Amino acid sequence: MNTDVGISARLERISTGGRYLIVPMDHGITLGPVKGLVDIESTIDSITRGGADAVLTHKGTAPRVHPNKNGKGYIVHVNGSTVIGPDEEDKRLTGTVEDALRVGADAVSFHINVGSEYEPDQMTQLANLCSRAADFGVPVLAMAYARGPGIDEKDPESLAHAVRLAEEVGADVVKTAYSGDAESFSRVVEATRLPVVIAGGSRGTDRETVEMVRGTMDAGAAGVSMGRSIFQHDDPEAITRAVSAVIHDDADVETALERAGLGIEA
Ligand SMILES: CC(=O)[C@@H](O)[C@H](O)C[C@H](N)C(=O)O
Ligand SMILES: O=CC(=O)COP(=O)(O)O
Repeated sequence: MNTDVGISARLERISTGGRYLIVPMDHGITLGPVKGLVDIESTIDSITRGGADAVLTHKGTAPRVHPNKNGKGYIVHVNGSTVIGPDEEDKRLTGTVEDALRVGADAVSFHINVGSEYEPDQMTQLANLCSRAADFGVPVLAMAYARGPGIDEKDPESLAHAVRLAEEVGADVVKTAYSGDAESFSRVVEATRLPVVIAGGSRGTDRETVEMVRGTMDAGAAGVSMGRSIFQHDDPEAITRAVSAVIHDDADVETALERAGLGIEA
């Protein structure tokens, strides 16, 4: 049976017209119960009202996600590590495709640190996950970071290598770090035929966040998988609205900030 129809149907549940505004909240394993994740119910309600296409968590949080996601998409992340453990780059499996389906996911997600000593194992696990997910018609979001000894995490050539690896092993969407400007990031986007989305990193000002999203879209990317810049905001609905204006309505930075009521920053 051709499972492509399942993959495309589910991709439509986590995007709008091929554009992606995903808000990952898997950081509860990585960082712990940080701001925005303690009352995750209210954060999810706010960001999905603000225009997020999908939210992403680990499987255990699913009961807190579904009643609050306002009909938007849901992605389950299946590996993790902590900042207080022996090595944050050593992400270990936390779930399977079957687990994700059991808790009502539309897609699965997996983090690989390309360039780290764990890359070989993580690459095999990602390739196996892609095969298993294809059996069920479930899309895979690969979080492909360039991370490891001596690696510049924003180097466009390393990022291009990471996103290409994700395509080669069978992922459907790839997330990576932003290289810092639209011109260099366009080389990352060109490295793969997959839709490319960016991580936000630690939170900056509203203008910095929206400028980064504008640069990403100008580079030809498909959107964002932006966590802390959104869920740690004092008004997660407003910042989601601003990011959505750029991704879904192609707004410029000023228009996006004004439309979200974030024109004047405190
Ligand atoms: C906390 C971070 O540095 C993030 O960039 C993570 O590496 C990304 C991932 N979502 C995670 O929490 O592991
Ligand atoms: O899962 C994590 C991400 O996709 C990115 O999170 P960030 O907080 O925007 O770096």
